[in-house]
Amino acid sequence: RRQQLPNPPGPKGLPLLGNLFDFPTTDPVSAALKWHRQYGNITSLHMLGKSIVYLHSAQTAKDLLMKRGAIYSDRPQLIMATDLYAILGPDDDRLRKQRALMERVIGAASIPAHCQLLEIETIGLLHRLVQAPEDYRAHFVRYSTALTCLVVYGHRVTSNEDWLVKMLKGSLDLLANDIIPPPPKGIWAVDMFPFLKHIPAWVPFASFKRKALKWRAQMADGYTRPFIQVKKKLAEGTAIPSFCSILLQEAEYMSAEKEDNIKWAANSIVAAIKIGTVINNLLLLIVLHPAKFMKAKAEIDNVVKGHLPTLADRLSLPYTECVLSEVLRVAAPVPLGLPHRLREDDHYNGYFLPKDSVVIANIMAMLREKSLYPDPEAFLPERFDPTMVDETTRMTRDPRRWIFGFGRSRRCPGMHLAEASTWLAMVSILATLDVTKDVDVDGNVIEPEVKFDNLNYRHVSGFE
Ligand code: HEM
Repeated sequence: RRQQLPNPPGPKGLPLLGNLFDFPTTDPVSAALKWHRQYGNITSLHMLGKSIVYLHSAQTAKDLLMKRGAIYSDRPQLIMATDLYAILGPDDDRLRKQRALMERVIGAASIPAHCQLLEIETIGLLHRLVQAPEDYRAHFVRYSTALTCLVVYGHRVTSNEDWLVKMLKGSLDLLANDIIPPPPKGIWAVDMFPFLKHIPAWVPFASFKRKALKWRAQMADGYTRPFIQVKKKLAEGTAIPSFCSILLQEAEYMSAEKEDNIKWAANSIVAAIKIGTVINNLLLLIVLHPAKFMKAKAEIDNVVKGHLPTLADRLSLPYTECVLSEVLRVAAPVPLGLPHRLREDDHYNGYFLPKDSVVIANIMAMLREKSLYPDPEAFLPERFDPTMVDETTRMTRDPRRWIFGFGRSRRCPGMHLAEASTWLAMVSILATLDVTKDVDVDGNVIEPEVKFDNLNYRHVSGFE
């Protein structure tokens, strides 16, 4: 009976190829928003026999990705990325163990232990912004990477030439540009026809296999070398507390399996960190909406006197808190989340959803839902202000409910660290720097052009 139900509506595709050519290479977010307008809260497309389902409303995401999380929490089986690299694994026992390790060291309860590291890196960021403001994009990348290296491996980055920074950048570029670039470029024949993975590398058309072997060696270097360094420092007694050192020291008897889980969990954190993206977008918002940020700055100046802001000041800055919520809503750092995979056939609201569907949460659309956020395109921190909005509305509007993804076993494990570091960077920038639009040689204000150069992680392009 289920299979007699129709698939959710969506653009009509070509025979066999399906909607292959409907997937935009340049702007996947605008395409998803357009399908939402055209087809309602759930859309399905097909590509080479695979079903791809978009959930455009908070309610559909809650009903499926959260309430039915048991069958919606796998990642799509990307053999090029998973089997050959084991980066984006399924929802299995190994993943659960790695997530438990993350919860112990970067979960909500552990954030106070990282405050000092966050504050050290934030001061470095402010110094560099003062010395060379025009290089702000590079400074944000450095801040995000340095923070990750410090929290995950206890590695202090002291220059842009740092070996770990270069190696991590190499692995992340490889992952984003070569292994899983946005579709259709990132479609590997072996993902469509898994039996191809058994073909030997010397077979002439198996270039994917030769590439995989080369990339695998490069990726392995990226997660093994920093881990070995932590172990060496622990043996010498020079390791500073970090994700790896805390967990390695914790167990009296360290099994090979546990050590492997620590190494992989560390690697997932490094691969997933997006703090630089949020701060980059924050700077654009400060320039575009100066009045709201000046109001927050006045609050900060009033509370933080004679010292740099620290996370201990957070509770005393209620309006600034509303500004952060609005920044997270408008910036939508991961607008289409990370794809999930449906483990078995399902049906919802009269539609049939086949097993193995790739399920995408249109977080951007949820953050623009008019019923939740009146005048959604406007930058209005007041929509979260406890003196203007009741508690229930504020809770329902909180963008943190959507921006970090869905389902207990998939929701972003770095959310508390991301939140705390974004707050600290924003408050420190507002407290110490003037951020304004640039002027040309004739003194005319240059209006920033709002463009994004990475749409999976909505990373704003450079502006003046
Ligand atoms: C504001 C910044 C961030 C945003 C908006 C964000 C958002 C997300 C989203 C939407 C997902 C996918 C969840 C899903 O599948 O439904 C995710 C996964 C993940 N995030 Fe974040 N994230 C941020 C920062 C971080 C940071 C700082 C870390 C690490 C410290 C981190 C670690 C991870 C990891 C490891 C995953 C994969 C989880 C899994 O597949 O089990 N993220 N994040």
